[in-house]
Amino acid sequence: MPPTFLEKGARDQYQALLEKYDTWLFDCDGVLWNGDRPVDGAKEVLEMLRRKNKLIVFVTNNATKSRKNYKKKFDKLGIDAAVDEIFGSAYAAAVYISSVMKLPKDKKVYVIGMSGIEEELREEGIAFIGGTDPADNTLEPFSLADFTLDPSVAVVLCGLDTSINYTKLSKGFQYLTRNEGCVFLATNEDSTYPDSSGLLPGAGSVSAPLRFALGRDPLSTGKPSKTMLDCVRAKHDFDPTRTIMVGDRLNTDILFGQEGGVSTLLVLTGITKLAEVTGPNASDIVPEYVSESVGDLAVAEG
Ligand SMILES: O=C(O)[C@H](O)[C@H](O)COP(=O)(O)O
Repeated sequence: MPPTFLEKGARDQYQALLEKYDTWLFDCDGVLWNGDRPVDGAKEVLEMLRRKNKLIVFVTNNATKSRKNYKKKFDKLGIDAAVDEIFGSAYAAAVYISSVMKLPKDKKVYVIGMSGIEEELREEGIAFIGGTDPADNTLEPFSLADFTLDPSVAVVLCGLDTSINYTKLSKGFQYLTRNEGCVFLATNEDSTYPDSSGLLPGAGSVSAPLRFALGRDPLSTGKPSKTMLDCVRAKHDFDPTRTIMVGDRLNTDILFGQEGGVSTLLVLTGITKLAEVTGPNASDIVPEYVSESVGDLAVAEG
């Protein structure tokens, strides 16, 4: 079934969406902003949804920030958001390790990633090494002869790491090949990251060298995995039949919505371009609705 293309300015189309859905799940990068540049009208539409007493939840695969630090980004952009409305892939990974894996207290995680992952692991009481540790953030050649394996590392968790290097990949590889049963987790596997000035390699491109060296894929707890939705459901009650996921990437946001049994609205302000949803090269992941931008929803309140 082809998507319904919402026409810019078509008030009745957007009003119908507003009446149909009580819960609005929003992706962040590519929908509300690109890097630090807000998407036109996004803030005003979120304010409108709040005036209409809609439940708003933010679901982001960006693991560079913890929920608390994401709140600071929302505040800086003047967007009203409570910490318990924000679900990041670092949080989902930490919850998965503590509540699903039930990692024993004498075990720890080797982190390839940034402070967002460290803060969420700390919040969940999970021990970790690596991450922003200066010893790992070095351009010195990695010496395997001088490396001491920590036998208590039972998980290697990989997320977007803008300081990725050979030392981190080598240590992750050692743990995943030499510590028996060591679990390979990824916060998410987005191939690219929509910066305000264009595209950059994403979290999936950070874990790709390990995938290639190991010959196996990580378990990803970010979108489209249902782990993220399980985290949302643990905090917020909502009716899936009256819930819509607004995203910019087909193989994460839209697939996440479809697998979670909620409606999906693709916006074209981030990763996905129109040619991927229409014509001969269209993806087989088909959103229910397509709109140019989340800002177009503002017409519904006119
Ligand atoms: O590479 C990444 O981690 C992603 O591009 C990025 O963080 C996605 O964030 P989202 O669009 O889910 O807010």
